[in-house]
Amino acid sequence: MNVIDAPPQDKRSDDLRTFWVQTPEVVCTRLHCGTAGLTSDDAQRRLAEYGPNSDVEARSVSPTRAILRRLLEPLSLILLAAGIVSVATGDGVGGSIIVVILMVSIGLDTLQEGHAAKTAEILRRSVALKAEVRRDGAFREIEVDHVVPGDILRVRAGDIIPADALILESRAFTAGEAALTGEPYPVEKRAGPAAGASPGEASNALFRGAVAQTGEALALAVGTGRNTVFGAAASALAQAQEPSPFERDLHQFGLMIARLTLALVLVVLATRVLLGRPALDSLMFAVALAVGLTPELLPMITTVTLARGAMRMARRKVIVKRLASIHDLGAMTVLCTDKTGTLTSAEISLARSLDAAGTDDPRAARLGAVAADLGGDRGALDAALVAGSADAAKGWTLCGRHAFDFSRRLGSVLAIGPEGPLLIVKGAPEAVVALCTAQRRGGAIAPLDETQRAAALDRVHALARDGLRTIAIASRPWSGATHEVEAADERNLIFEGLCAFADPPKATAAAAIARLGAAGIRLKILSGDDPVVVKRLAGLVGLNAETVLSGTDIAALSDDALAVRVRSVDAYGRLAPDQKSRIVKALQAGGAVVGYLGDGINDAPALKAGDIGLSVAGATGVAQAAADMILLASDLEVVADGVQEGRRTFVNILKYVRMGASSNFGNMLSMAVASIALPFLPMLPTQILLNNLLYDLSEVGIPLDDVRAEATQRPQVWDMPALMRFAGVMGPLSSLFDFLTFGALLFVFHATPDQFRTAWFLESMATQILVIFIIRTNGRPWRDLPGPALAVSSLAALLVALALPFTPLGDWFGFVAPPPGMLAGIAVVVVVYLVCAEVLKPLALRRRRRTRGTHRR
Ligand SMILES: Nc1ncnc2c1ncn2[C@@H]1O[C@H](COP(=O)(O)OP(=O)(O)OP(=O)(O)O)[C@@H](O)[C@H]1O
Ligand SMILES: [Mg+2]
Repeated sequence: MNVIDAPPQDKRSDDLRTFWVQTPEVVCTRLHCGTAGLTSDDAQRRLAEYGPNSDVEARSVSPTRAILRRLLEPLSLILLAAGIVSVATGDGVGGSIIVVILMVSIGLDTLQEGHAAKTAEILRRSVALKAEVRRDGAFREIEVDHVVPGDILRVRAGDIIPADALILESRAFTAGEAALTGEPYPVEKRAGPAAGASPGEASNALFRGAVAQTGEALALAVGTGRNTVFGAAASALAQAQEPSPFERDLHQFGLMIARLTLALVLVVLATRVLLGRPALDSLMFAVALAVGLTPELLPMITTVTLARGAMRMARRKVIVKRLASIHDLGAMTVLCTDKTGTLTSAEISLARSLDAAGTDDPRAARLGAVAADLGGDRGALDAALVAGSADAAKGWTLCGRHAFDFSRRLGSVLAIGPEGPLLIVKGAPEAVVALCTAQRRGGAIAPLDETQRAAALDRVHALARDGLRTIAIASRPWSGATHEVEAADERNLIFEGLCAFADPPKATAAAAIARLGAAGIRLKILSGDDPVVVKRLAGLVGLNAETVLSGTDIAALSDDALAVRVRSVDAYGRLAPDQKSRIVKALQAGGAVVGYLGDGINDAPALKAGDIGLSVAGATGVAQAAADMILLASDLEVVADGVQEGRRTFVNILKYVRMGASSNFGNMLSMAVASIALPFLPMLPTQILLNNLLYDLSEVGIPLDDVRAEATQRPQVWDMPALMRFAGVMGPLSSLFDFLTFGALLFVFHATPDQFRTAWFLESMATQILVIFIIRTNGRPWRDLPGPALAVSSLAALLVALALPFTPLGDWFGFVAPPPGMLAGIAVVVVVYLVCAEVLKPLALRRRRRTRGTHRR
């Protein structure tokens, strides 16, 4: 996550800081460029000069830096100091061991995390946003980061504006600058002198991070990266996001352990000093205890596990942009989706062209194709129109237009063609027909009255029931001078007819929806299309199609009423973009974890509102920027696969957290108690550190561990109370067996301090490491065997621990080989402990009835 710590620094001279009051010529001179675009070489040079067009300075975390960061953490510093003090006071071996162990732990951390973070970053970059610039005389797509001042940009509806830029040409271009200037409505942008010097009056300027709402513009990039008027923080390009509940809880969990550690360590230290035990020894012991208690692997394990999850998901065509969203995907209970492209194939084809009387006639489709082609709209319907009547726009020239937008649901072009200047309007049937006063039937023009309007819409619904979605085409011969089209021009139209498109459901959709349903995820369609079309589709793919709510229905409901309705209704039509996000929020209010899958400019608000936003490669820039994950194939199967991976990843993180919260914690607790009760240290500081290191090593296989299918069948919600309950059972259990061991060692075996420490080291290692096989599964350990990586890492660590006291190396740590009887006693304790842990596990896992995170039907 990028932290935007420094305020944006604008290094430009004054006249470029308010570049919109200058003419393009002056700006070009200042930037030493022309309006024809840069050459690749020039762009390369400029990139080096101005730096990348990104929010934060690209700072690659070098290994030395990563190591230094870990070394500078308080615990590491204390340990280091302790090591040095030991050496200075004559304990050379003990001191060196401390330093070596510290180095090994830090090295291990750095290596794993560095590698994982790098892979995740490479994946993220593979779906980085693109910008369209003219280089070497032709337009091409480059990474947004590589845009430089002097570039000629082409921006179209749905793009995020990649840089501050001066408009050279525009067509019906409007930009949404709400996040930057606070202006809630899209503002028109066009070339020519600006109204004033404040950014709000910069009618000829584009600002980095605003959203192109309609039309198209050609502009000269003036400021990039941090050298922009609004800086990065507010823009739609800014990557920084609020931490998800999962991240917050994980952080809380870490904090809680840290506080507990501090309290425990202080108590031990104070008590020992009060009891008159040697101060330095006590301090070292306390520090070692703190190291043992700290879940120092937690951030590393989380990153590594998430990054590994991201890699596995990439193989299943899901690219993760925000790592923590993997968990959110696994927790998702409702998935809302746009219709076209996910439930239906994106290749829409023109099926019929009808005149106003409903007779087949190619004219409507031909005019539609002219409007689509000249208007430069990029929707799937437009593509189908153009493909359906090739060369339709030949002989037509564009004079003006009023771009399509999702609240009017129509758009128009003014073009001169064989019939002279003609205004062509294309859009949703009810929106277009409402503007018509005449109609074309069999080549003749007749008036259009209310009954005939209703009849036209009835025809639309009849087509919809046959699975065809329609748009309406209207026209008006233009008289007088041509100019940019305004809403006021779109009236007194002649209804030309309907274009009907086949948009069949994907063959795989029904199966994928059933699969998601089996995984506890309910699907809802949130479409801008006609409710009749939505209803038919919902029925075909196996959704509850009884009720379809429309945008109008929803507008009439209060938030509370809506929250109730959305629980049972699965299909929605004629939704405006903000209504899509309103439904998402209503679902969230009811406790659902909501995902949203969409690709259009009209989906961006809902993608932001959802707990997890999913978009598709090739979707509009705003949709991709708002999403947490990008699907490489627009398919619900891919989502279902991703959900499996998300849950798997979460289950593995949970294993580590549970281990830390119970077994590890229990052990360190016993250590603290023993250090106060016993006349000698229950374990030497170096032994504790070794214990901790071996334990950490035993767990490095967790991110790779297998997860049984049953564990990923339901949504996985991070549940802090459940975790506490688990720790509350398993922690004391482990301490209980530690005390049994102490008792046996002291009173049965009459162990010497060295024997005591060795024996306890062995018991503690064996119990801590082996219990992972029990904790890692909710089922029976023998039926759910660990993956090879975890088996190897844990058994190897255990082997080293068990062998150490019997080797010369053990001397250095102060170990002695315990007598056979003592060893046998320990073995019995370990076995009984593991059996008890398995027996008590169901109690630790007992579920309370929860309402949060479950979506009730
Ligand atoms: N390019 C276009 N030309 C004319 N009308 C359009 C165009 N795009 C959309 N419309 C009209 O606006 C309506 C809403 O748009 P659209 O269907 O793309 O919304 P959506 O919510 O993305 O729907 P979907 O679920 O089908 O993806 C369409 O049903 C259609 O009537
Ligand atoms: Mg859509």
